[in-house]
Amino acid sequence: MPLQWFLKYRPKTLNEVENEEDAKKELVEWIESWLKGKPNYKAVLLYGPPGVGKTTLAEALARDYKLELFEMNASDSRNLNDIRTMAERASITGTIFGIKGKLILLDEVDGLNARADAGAIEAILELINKTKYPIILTANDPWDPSLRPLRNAVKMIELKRLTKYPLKRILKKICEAEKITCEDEALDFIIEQSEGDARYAINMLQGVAEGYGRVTLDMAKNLVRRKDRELDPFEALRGVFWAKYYWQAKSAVTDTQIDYELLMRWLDENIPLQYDNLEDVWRAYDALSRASLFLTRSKLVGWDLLSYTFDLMGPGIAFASLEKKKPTYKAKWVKYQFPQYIQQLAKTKEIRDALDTLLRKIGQVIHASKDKTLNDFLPTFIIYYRKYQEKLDKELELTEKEKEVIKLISSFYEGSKAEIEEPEKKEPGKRRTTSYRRKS
Ligand SMILES: Nc1ncnc2c1ncn2[C@@H]1O[C@H](COP(=O)(O)OP(=O)(O)OP(=O)(O)O)[C@@H](O)[C@H]1O
Repeated sequence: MPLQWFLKYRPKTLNEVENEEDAKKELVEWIESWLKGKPNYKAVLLYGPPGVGKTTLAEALARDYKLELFEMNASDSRNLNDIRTMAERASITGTIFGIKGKLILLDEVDGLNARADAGAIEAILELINKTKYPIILTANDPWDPSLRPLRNAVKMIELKRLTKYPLKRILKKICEAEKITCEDEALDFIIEQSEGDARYAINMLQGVAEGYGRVTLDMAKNLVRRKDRELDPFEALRGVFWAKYYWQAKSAVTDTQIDYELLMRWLDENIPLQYDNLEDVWRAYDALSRASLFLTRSKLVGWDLLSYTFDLMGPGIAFASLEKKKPTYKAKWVKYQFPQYIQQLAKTKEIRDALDTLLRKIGQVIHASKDKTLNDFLPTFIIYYRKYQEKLDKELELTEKEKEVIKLISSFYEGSKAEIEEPEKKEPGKRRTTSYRRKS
Protein backbone atom coordinates (compact mmCIF):
# COMPACT_ATOMS: atom_id res chain seq x y z
CA MET A 1 0.00 0.00 0.00
CA PRO A 2 1.47 3.43 -0.93
CA LEU A 3 2.60 5.62 1.92
CA GLN A 4 0.14 8.22 3.11
CA TRP A 5 1.25 11.61 1.88
CA PHE A 6 1.05 13.34 5.23
CA LEU A 7 3.75 10.93 6.43
CA LYS A 8 5.74 11.01 3.20
CA TYR A 9 5.86 14.81 3.26
CA ARG A 10 6.18 15.32 7.00
CA PRO A 11 8.75 18.12 7.55
CA LYS A 12 12.15 16.76 8.50
CA THR A 13 13.57 19.91 10.05
CA LEU A 14 12.19 22.82 12.08
CA ASN A 15 12.78 25.05 9.10
CA GLU A 16 10.37 23.08 6.99
CA VAL A 17 7.58 23.35 9.58
CA GLU A 18 5.17 26.01 8.38
CA ASN A 19 3.52 28.73 10.40
CA GLU A 20 4.49 27.95 13.99
CA GLU A 21 7.29 30.52 14.43
CA ASP A 22 6.58 31.42 18.09
CA ALA A 23 6.31 27.79 19.11
CA LYS A 24 9.55 26.94 17.29
CA LYS A 25 11.40 29.77 19.04
CA GLU A 26 10.19 28.67 22.46
CA LEU A 27 11.05 25.05 21.75
CA VAL A 28 14.57 25.94 20.62
CA GLU A 29 15.20 28.05 23.75
CA TRP A 30 13.95 25.21 25.90
CA ILE A 31 16.04 22.48 24.27
CA GLU A 32 19.13 24.67 24.35
CA SER A 33 18.64 25.24 28.07
CA TRP A 34 18.73 21.45 28.42
CA LEU A 35 21.85 21.10 26.32
CA LYS A 36 23.57 23.71 28.44
CA GLY A 37 22.73 21.52 31.43
CA LYS A 38 20.35 24.09 32.95
CA PRO A 39 16.87 23.18 31.81
CA ASN A 40 14.32 25.91 32.54
CA TYR A 41 11.61 23.21 32.44
CA LYS A 42 12.04 19.47 32.38
CA ALA A 43 9.08 19.04 30.04
CA VAL A 44 7.01 21.04 27.58
CA LEU A 45 3.41 20.46 26.63
CA LEU A 46 2.70 21.24 22.98
CA TYR A 47 -1.01 21.82 22.60
CA GLY A 48 -3.33 22.83 19.80
CA PRO A 49 -5.95 21.43 17.39
CA PRO A 50 -5.32 18.18 15.48
CA GLY A 51 -3.00 18.19 12.49
CA VAL A 52 -1.20 21.46 13.18
CA GLY A 53 2.21 19.88 13.67
CA LYS A 54 2.70 18.92 17.32
CA THR A 55 4.24 15.52 16.61
CA THR A 56 5.98 16.92 13.55
CA LEU A 57 7.65 19.67 15.60
CA ALA A 58 8.89 17.21 18.22
CA GLU A 59 10.35 14.94 15.54
CA ALA A 60 11.94 17.84 13.67
CA LEU A 61 13.47 19.16 16.88
CA ALA A 62 15.00 15.75 17.63
CA ARG A 63 16.47 15.57 14.13
CA ASP A 64 17.85 19.12 14.18
CA TYR A 65 19.55 18.55 17.54
CA LYS A 66 20.56 14.97 16.75
CA LEU A 67 18.63 13.58 19.69
CA GLU A 68 17.37 10.07 19.65
CA LEU A 69 13.59 10.19 19.87
CA PHE A 70 11.79 7.85 22.22
CA GLU A 71 8.15 8.12 21.19
CA MET A 72 5.09 6.69 22.89
CA ASN A 73 1.35 7.24 22.74
CA ALA A 74 0.34 8.16 26.26
CA SER A 75 -3.39 7.52 25.90
CA ASP A 76 -2.86 3.84 25.26
CA SER A 77 -3.38 2.29 28.68
CA ARG A 78 -1.12 -0.61 27.76
CA ASN A 79 1.67 1.94 27.96
CA LEU A 80 1.12 2.74 31.59
CA ASN A 81 3.73 0.21 32.68
CA ASP A 82 6.07 1.36 29.93
CA ILE A 83 5.78 4.91 31.25
CA ARG A 84 6.70 3.65 34.72
CA THR A 85 9.63 1.66 33.37
CA MET A 86 10.73 4.65 31.37
CA ALA A 87 10.52 6.82 34.51
CA GLU A 88 12.89 4.40 36.20
CA ARG A 89 15.33 4.31 33.33
CA ALA A 90 15.13 8.00 32.54
CA SER A 91 16.31 8.76 36.03
CA ILE A 92 19.69 7.28 35.16
CA THR A 93 21.78 9.24 32.67
CA GLY A 94 23.28 7.56 29.68
CA THR A 95 24.12 4.16 31.07
CA ILE A 96 20.99 2.15 30.36
CA PHE A 97 19.70 4.17 27.45
CA GLY A 98 23.23 3.89 26.11
CA ILE A 99 23.54 6.81 23.75
CA LYS A 100 23.60 10.25 25.25
CA GLY A 101 21.08 12.73 23.97
CA LYS A 102 17.52 11.51 24.04
CA LEU A 103 14.21 13.22 23.63
CA ILE A 104 11.13 11.58 25.10
CA LEU A 105 7.83 12.22 23.31
CA LEU A 106 4.56 11.30 24.99
CA ASP A 107 1.79 11.89 22.46
CA GLU A 108 -1.86 12.61 23.28
CA VAL A 109 -1.75 12.96 27.05
CA ASP A 110 -5.30 14.34 26.94
CA GLY A 111 -6.47 10.86 25.95
CA LEU A 112 -5.64 9.72 29.47
CA ASN A 113 -8.50 11.24 31.42
CA ALA A 114 -11.04 9.68 29.09
CA ARG A 115 -9.67 6.27 29.98
CA ALA A 116 -9.99 7.12 33.66
CA ASP A 117 -6.45 5.93 34.10
CA ALA A 118 -5.89 7.27 37.53
CA GLY A 119 -2.31 6.06 37.78
CA ALA A 120 -1.16 7.42 34.44
CA ILE A 121 -0.94 11.10 35.34
CA GLU A 122 1.08 10.20 38.45
CA ALA A 123 3.34 8.00 36.34
CA ILE A 124 4.01 10.90 33.96
CA LEU A 125 4.61 13.29 36.85
CA GLU A 126 7.07 10.82 38.27
CA LEU A 127 8.76 10.55 34.89
CA ILE A 128 9.04 14.35 34.68
CA ASN A 129 10.39 14.46 38.19
CA LYS A 130 13.08 11.86 37.71
CA THR A 131 14.04 12.45 34.10
CA LYS A 132 17.53 13.24 32.96
CA TYR A 133 16.23 13.77 29.42
CA PRO A 134 13.98 16.43 27.89
CA ILE A 135 10.32 15.43 27.57
CA ILE A 136 7.69 16.69 25.14
CA LEU A 137 4.04 15.99 25.83
CA THR A 138 1.32 16.71 23.27
CA ALA A 139 -2.42 17.29 23.64
CA ASN A 140 -5.30 18.68 21.63
CA ASP A 141 -7.13 19.89 24.67
CA PRO A 142 -4.97 20.36 27.78
CA TRP A 143 -7.66 22.13 29.80
CA ASP A 144 -9.33 19.14 31.38
CA PRO A 145 -9.28 19.56 35.20
CA SER A 146 -7.64 16.16 35.62
CA LEU A 147 -4.60 17.43 33.69
CA ARG A 148 -3.99 20.35 36.07
CA PRO A 149 -1.07 18.67 37.92
CA LEU A 150 0.58 18.12 34.54
CA ARG A 151 -0.03 21.70 33.43
CA ASN A 152 1.67 22.90 36.59
CA ALA A 153 4.73 20.73 35.98
CA VAL A 154 5.48 21.72 32.38
CA LYS A 155 6.06 24.66 30.07
CA MET A 156 2.94 25.11 27.95
CA ILE A 157 3.52 25.94 24.27
CA GLU A 158 0.52 26.64 22.07
CA LEU A 159 0.31 25.75 18.39
CA LYS A 160 -2.14 27.71 16.27
CA ARG A 161 -4.45 26.46 13.57
CA LEU A 162 -2.73 26.64 10.17
CA THR A 163 -3.94 29.55 8.11
CA LYS A 164 -4.69 29.57 4.39
CA TYR A 165 -1.27 30.49 2.96
CA PRO A 166 0.92 28.09 4.93
CA LEU A 167 -1.57 25.34 4.14
CA LYS A 168 -1.51 26.23 0.48
CA ARG A 169 2.29 26.09 0.44
CA ILE A 170 2.17 22.62 2.01
CA LEU A 171 -0.35 21.35 -0.57
CA LYS A 172 1.42 22.99 -3.53
CA LYS A 173 4.74 21.41 -2.58
CA ILE A 174 3.08 18.00 -2.54
CA CYS A 175 1.37 18.60 -5.91
CA GLU A 176 4.76 19.51 -7.41
CA ALA A 177 6.56 16.55 -5.86
CA GLU A 178 3.84 14.15 -7.05
CA LYS A 179 3.69 15.86 -10.48
CA ILE A 180 -0.01 16.47 -10.15
CA THR A 181 -1.84 19.33 -11.81
CA CYS A 182 -3.89 21.05 -9.15
CA GLU A 183 -6.29 23.88 -9.86
CA ASP A 184 -5.75 26.76 -7.49
CA GLU A 185 -9.46 27.00 -6.70
CA ALA A 186 -9.49 23.29 -5.87
CA LEU A 187 -6.71 23.75 -3.31
CA ASP A 188 -8.59 26.73 -1.84
CA PHE A 189 -11.69 24.59 -1.58
CA ILE A 190 -9.81 21.76 0.17
CA ILE A 191 -8.21 24.25 2.58
CA GLU A 192 -11.56 25.79 3.37
CA GLN A 193 -12.98 22.39 4.29
CA SER A 194 -10.05 21.38 6.45
CA GLU A 195 -10.39 23.98 9.24
CA GLY A 196 -6.65 24.54 9.61
CA ASP A 197 -5.80 20.82 9.92
CA ALA A 198 -2.85 20.03 7.65
CA ARG A 199 -3.22 16.26 7.94
CA TYR A 200 -6.85 16.48 6.90
CA ALA A 201 -6.07 18.77 3.96
CA ILE A 202 -3.27 16.46 2.77
CA ASN A 203 -5.48 13.37 3.13
CA MET A 204 -8.22 15.03 1.10
CA LEU A 205 -5.76 16.09 -1.58
CA GLN A 206 -4.42 12.56 -1.81
CA GLY A 207 -7.93 11.14 -1.94
CA VAL A 208 -8.84 13.29 -4.94
CA ALA A 209 -5.51 13.28 -6.75
CA GLU A 210 -4.40 9.69 -6.65
CA GLY A 211 -5.53 7.67 -9.56
CA TYR A 212 -6.76 10.75 -11.45
CA GLY A 213 -3.43 12.53 -11.68
CA ARG A 214 -5.06 15.94 -11.37
CA VAL A 215 -7.26 17.92 -9.03
CA THR A 216 -10.00 20.13 -10.36
CA LEU A 217 -12.47 22.24 -8.43
CA ASP A 218 -15.28 20.01 -9.65
CA MET A 219 -13.61 16.87 -8.37
CA ALA A 220 -12.80 18.51 -5.06
CA LYS A 221 -16.40 19.63 -4.66
CA ASN A 222 -17.60 16.11 -5.33
CA LEU A 223 -15.15 14.28 -3.16
CA VAL A 224 -14.11 16.55 -0.33
CA ARG A 225 -16.33 17.13 2.62
CA ARG A 226 -16.02 19.51 5.52
CA LYS A 227 -14.01 18.23 8.44
CA ASP A 228 -16.00 16.93 11.38
CA ARG A 229 -19.21 16.85 9.42
CA GLU A 230 -21.07 13.60 9.75
CA LEU A 231 -21.62 11.77 6.50
CA ASP A 232 -25.13 11.18 5.28
CA PRO A 233 -25.83 7.68 3.91
CA PHE A 234 -25.12 8.70 0.30
CA GLU A 235 -21.75 10.19 1.24
CA ALA A 236 -20.92 7.16 3.35
CA LEU A 237 -21.62 4.87 0.40
CA ARG A 238 -19.53 7.00 -1.94
CA GLY A 239 -16.79 7.01 0.69
CA VAL A 240 -16.75 3.22 0.74
CA PHE A 241 -17.17 2.48 -2.95
CA TRP A 242 -14.81 5.19 -4.17
CA ALA A 243 -12.11 4.58 -1.57
CA LYS A 244 -8.62 4.01 -2.88
CA TYR A 245 -7.12 3.42 0.54
CA TYR A 246 -8.06 1.29 3.45
CA TRP A 247 -8.31 4.31 5.79
CA GLN A 248 -10.66 6.14 3.44
CA ALA A 249 -13.11 3.25 3.40
CA LYS A 250 -12.86 2.76 7.13
CA SER A 251 -13.42 6.41 7.97
CA ALA A 252 -16.43 6.46 5.62
CA VAL A 253 -18.18 3.92 7.84
CA THR A 254 -16.98 5.35 11.14
CA ASP A 255 -17.59 9.04 10.29
CA THR A 256 -21.28 8.54 9.86
CA GLN A 257 -23.83 8.56 12.63
CA ILE A 258 -26.10 6.18 10.74
CA ASP A 259 -26.70 3.11 12.80
CA TYR A 260 -24.40 0.30 11.54
CA GLU A 261 -27.24 -2.11 10.92
CA LEU A 262 -28.95 0.50 8.80
CA LEU A 263 -25.71 1.23 6.95
CA MET A 264 -25.47 -2.48 6.19
CA ARG A 265 -28.89 -2.28 4.52
CA TRP A 266 -27.69 0.66 2.44
CA LEU A 267 -24.58 -1.25 1.38
CA ASP A 268 -26.63 -4.37 0.72
CA GLU A 269 -28.94 -2.48 -1.60
CA ASN A 270 -26.22 -0.73 -3.53
CA ILE A 271 -23.46 -3.32 -3.97
CA PRO A 272 -24.96 -4.70 -7.20
CA LEU A 273 -25.50 -1.17 -8.50
CA GLN A 274 -21.89 -0.17 -7.93
CA TYR A 275 -20.11 -3.33 -9.02
CA ASP A 276 -20.68 -4.83 -12.46
CA ASN A 277 -18.41 -7.82 -12.20
CA LEU A 278 -20.26 -10.73 -10.60
CA GLU A 279 -17.22 -11.89 -8.69
CA ASP A 280 -16.79 -8.41 -7.21
CA VAL A 281 -20.43 -8.50 -6.15
CA TRP A 282 -19.90 -11.91 -4.59
CA ARG A 283 -16.81 -10.77 -2.66
CA ALA A 284 -18.60 -7.63 -1.46
CA TYR A 285 -21.57 -9.63 -0.16
CA ASP A 286 -19.17 -12.07 1.45
CA ALA A 287 -17.51 -9.18 3.33
CA LEU A 288 -20.91 -7.74 4.27
CA SER A 289 -22.15 -11.05 5.63
CA ARG A 290 -18.99 -11.43 7.71
CA ALA A 291 -19.47 -7.88 8.98
CA SER A 292 -22.94 -8.89 10.09
CA LEU A 293 -21.53 -11.97 11.87
CA PHE A 294 -19.02 -9.83 13.74
CA LEU A 295 -21.76 -7.39 14.70
CA THR A 296 -23.74 -10.22 16.29
CA ARG A 297 -20.60 -11.54 17.97
CA SER A 298 -19.72 -8.13 19.32
CA LYS A 299 -23.19 -7.87 20.86
CA LEU A 300 -22.78 -11.29 22.45
CA VAL A 301 -19.10 -11.43 23.30
CA GLY A 302 -17.79 -7.90 23.56
CA TRP A 303 -17.74 -4.60 21.71
CA ASP A 304 -14.00 -5.00 20.93
CA LEU A 305 -15.10 -7.08 17.96
CA LEU A 306 -17.03 -4.16 16.48
CA SER A 307 -13.90 -2.86 14.82
CA TYR A 308 -13.87 -5.98 12.57
CA THR A 309 -17.42 -5.11 11.55
CA PHE A 310 -16.16 -1.71 10.37
CA ASP A 311 -13.12 -3.28 8.65
CA LEU A 312 -15.37 -5.62 6.70
CA MET A 313 -18.15 -3.13 5.95
CA GLY A 314 -15.74 -0.43 4.81
CA PRO A 315 -12.45 -1.71 3.35
CA GLY A 316 -13.85 -5.25 2.92
CA ILE A 317 -16.51 -3.99 0.51
CA ALA A 318 -14.34 -1.24 -0.98
CA PHE A 319 -11.64 -3.68 -2.08
CA ALA A 320 -13.97 -6.46 -3.18
CA SER A 321 -13.47 -5.00 -6.62
CA LEU A 322 -10.22 -6.21 -8.16
CA GLU A 323 -10.64 -3.51 -10.78
CA LYS A 324 -9.35 -1.05 -8.20
CA LYS A 325 -5.86 -2.46 -8.60
CA LYS A 326 -5.70 -1.06 -12.12
CA PRO A 327 -4.08 2.38 -12.19
CA THR A 328 -6.73 3.53 -14.67
CA TYR A 329 -9.61 2.58 -12.38
CA LYS A 330 -12.28 5.16 -11.95
CA ALA A 331 -15.32 4.52 -9.76
CA LYS A 332 -18.59 4.40 -11.66
CA TRP A 333 -21.03 7.18 -10.87
CA VAL A 334 -24.12 5.58 -9.40
CA LYS A 335 -27.39 7.02 -8.21
CA TYR A 336 -27.58 5.20 -4.90
CA GLN A 337 -30.89 3.66 -3.88
CA PHE A 338 -32.70 3.93 -0.62
CA PRO A 339 -32.88 0.39 0.87
CA GLN A 340 -36.05 -1.34 -0.32
CA TYR A 341 -36.26 -3.08 3.01
CA ILE A 342 -36.83 0.23 4.78
CA GLN A 343 -39.35 1.36 2.19
CA GLN A 344 -41.21 -1.90 2.67
CA LEU A 345 -41.14 -1.44 6.42
CA ALA A 346 -42.59 2.04 6.05
CA LYS A 347 -45.29 0.85 3.67
CA THR A 348 -46.29 -2.07 5.83
CA LYS A 349 -46.20 -0.26 9.15
CA GLU A 350 -50.00 -0.18 9.57
CA ILE A 351 -50.30 -3.85 8.76
CA ARG A 352 -47.46 -4.75 11.13
CA ASP A 353 -49.09 -2.75 13.92
CA ALA A 354 -52.40 -4.53 13.32
CA LEU A 355 -50.64 -7.91 13.35
CA ASP A 356 -49.04 -6.92 16.61
CA THR A 357 -52.32 -6.12 18.34
CA LEU A 358 -53.96 -9.22 16.85
CA LEU A 359 -51.20 -11.44 18.25
CA ARG A 360 -51.56 -9.81 21.65
CA LYS A 361 -55.34 -10.38 21.67
CA ILE A 362 -54.97 -14.05 20.71
CA GLY A 363 -52.02 -14.47 23.09
CA GLN A 364 -54.09 -13.20 26.01
CA VAL A 365 -56.72 -15.83 25.37
CA ILE A 366 -54.35 -18.76 24.93
CA HIS A 367 -51.85 -17.48 27.53
CA ALA A 368 -48.92 -17.39 25.14
CA SER A 369 -46.30 -14.83 24.23
CA LYS A 370 -46.52 -12.83 21.02
CA ASP A 371 -43.73 -14.87 19.40
CA LYS A 372 -45.20 -18.19 20.40
CA THR A 373 -48.61 -17.12 19.10
CA LEU A 374 -47.08 -16.04 15.82
CA ASN A 375 -44.92 -19.08 15.28
CA ASP A 376 -46.98 -21.89 16.77
CA PHE A 377 -50.60 -20.91 16.92
CA LEU A 378 -51.38 -18.49 14.11
CA PRO A 379 -51.82 -21.16 11.38
CA THR A 380 -54.31 -23.01 13.60
CA PHE A 381 -56.08 -19.75 14.43
CA ILE A 382 -56.56 -19.05 10.72
CA ILE A 383 -58.26 -22.41 10.28
CA TYR A 384 -60.53 -21.72 13.23
CA TYR A 385 -61.23 -18.28 11.90
CA ARG A 386 -62.50 -19.64 8.58
CA LYS A 387 -65.12 -21.56 10.43
CA TYR A 388 -65.96 -19.31 13.37
CA GLN A 389 -65.34 -15.89 11.92
CA GLU A 390 -68.35 -14.12 13.36
CA LYS A 391 -67.83 -15.46 16.83
CA LEU A 392 -64.12 -14.67 16.88
CA ASP A 393 -64.66 -11.16 15.46
CA LYS A 394 -66.95 -10.47 18.35
CA GLU A 395 -65.04 -12.18 21.12
CA LEU A 396 -61.68 -10.71 20.22
CA GLU A 397 -63.24 -7.35 19.25
CA LEU A 398 -61.26 -7.38 16.04
CA THR A 399 -60.75 -4.08 14.22
CA GLU A 400 -61.10 -3.74 10.45
CA LYS A 401 -57.29 -3.60 10.08
CA GLU A 402 -56.89 -6.77 12.15
CA LYS A 403 -59.48 -8.53 9.99
CA GLU A 404 -57.55 -7.37 6.94
CA VAL A 405 -54.38 -8.91 8.38
CA ILE A 406 -56.18 -12.20 8.99
CA LYS A 407 -57.44 -12.16 5.40
CA LEU A 408 -53.93 -11.49 4.16
CA ILE A 409 -52.41 -14.30 6.18
CA SER A 410 -55.28 -16.57 5.25
CA SER A 411 -54.48 -16.00 1.58
CA PHE A 412 -51.01 -17.48 2.21
CA TYR A 413 -52.71 -20.68 3.32
CA GLU A 414 -55.11 -20.62 0.39
CA GLY A 415 -53.62 -23.81 -1.05
CA SER A 416 -54.28 -25.61 2.16
CA LYS A 417 -57.90 -26.48 2.58
CA ALA A 418 -57.46 -27.52 6.15
CA GLU A 419 -60.64 -27.45 8.12
CA ILE A 420 -61.75 -27.91 11.66
CA GLU A 421 -63.44 -31.13 12.43
CA GLU A 422 -66.60 -30.84 14.46
CA PRO A 423 -65.83 -31.80 18.02
CA GLU A 424 -66.94 -35.33 18.62
CA LYS A 425 -69.98 -35.83 20.81
CA LYS A 426 -68.74 -36.10 24.32
CA GLU A 427 -68.93 -39.67 25.57
CA PRO A 428 -68.43 -40.43 29.18
CA GLY A 429 -64.83 -41.42 29.92
CA LYS A 430 -63.50 -40.22 26.55
CA ARG A 431 -61.28 -37.10 26.34
CA ARG A 432 -62.55 -34.36 24.10
CA THR A 433 -60.14 -33.48 21.34
CA THR A 434 -60.19 -30.96 18.58
CA SER A 435 -58.11 -31.60 15.49
CA TYR A 436 -57.98 -30.51 11.94
CA ARG A 437 -57.47 -32.60 8.92
CA ARG A 438 -56.29 -31.70 5.50
CA LYS A 439 -58.96 -31.96 2.79
CA SER A 440 -57.28 -33.39 -0.22
N1 LIG B 1 3.10 23.24 10.50
C1 LIG B 1 3.19 22.28 9.58
N2 LIG B 1 4.00 22.42 8.51
C2 LIG B 1 4.08 21.46 7.58
N3 LIG B 1 3.37 20.31 7.62
C3 LIG B 1 2.55 20.14 8.65
C4 LIG B 1 2.42 21.09 9.68
N4 LIG B 1 1.55 20.65 10.57
C5 LIG B 1 1.14 19.46 10.14
N5 LIG B 1 1.74 19.14 8.99
C6 LIG B 1 1.47 17.94 8.19
O1 LIG B 1 0.37 17.28 8.80
C7 LIG B 1 0.74 15.99 9.27
C8 LIG B 1 0.13 15.76 10.63
O2 LIG B 1 0.77 16.59 11.58
P1 LIG B 1 1.05 16.14 13.07
O3 LIG B 1 0.89 14.66 13.22
O4 LIG B 1 2.32 16.74 13.50
O5 LIG B 1 -0.16 16.87 13.77
P2 LIG B 1 -0.53 16.90 15.30
O6 LIG B 1 -0.71 18.34 15.64
O7 LIG B 1 0.46 16.11 16.09
O8 LIG B 1 -1.93 16.19 15.25
P3 LIG B 1 -2.67 15.28 16.35
O9 LIG B 1 -3.03 16.20 17.46
O10 LIG B 1 -3.86 14.76 15.62
O11 LIG B 1 -1.67 14.23 16.73
C9 LIG B 1 2.25 15.96 9.27
O12 LIG B 1 2.72 14.66 8.98
C10 LIG B 1 2.61 16.94 8.19
O13 LIG B 1 2.64 16.28 6.94
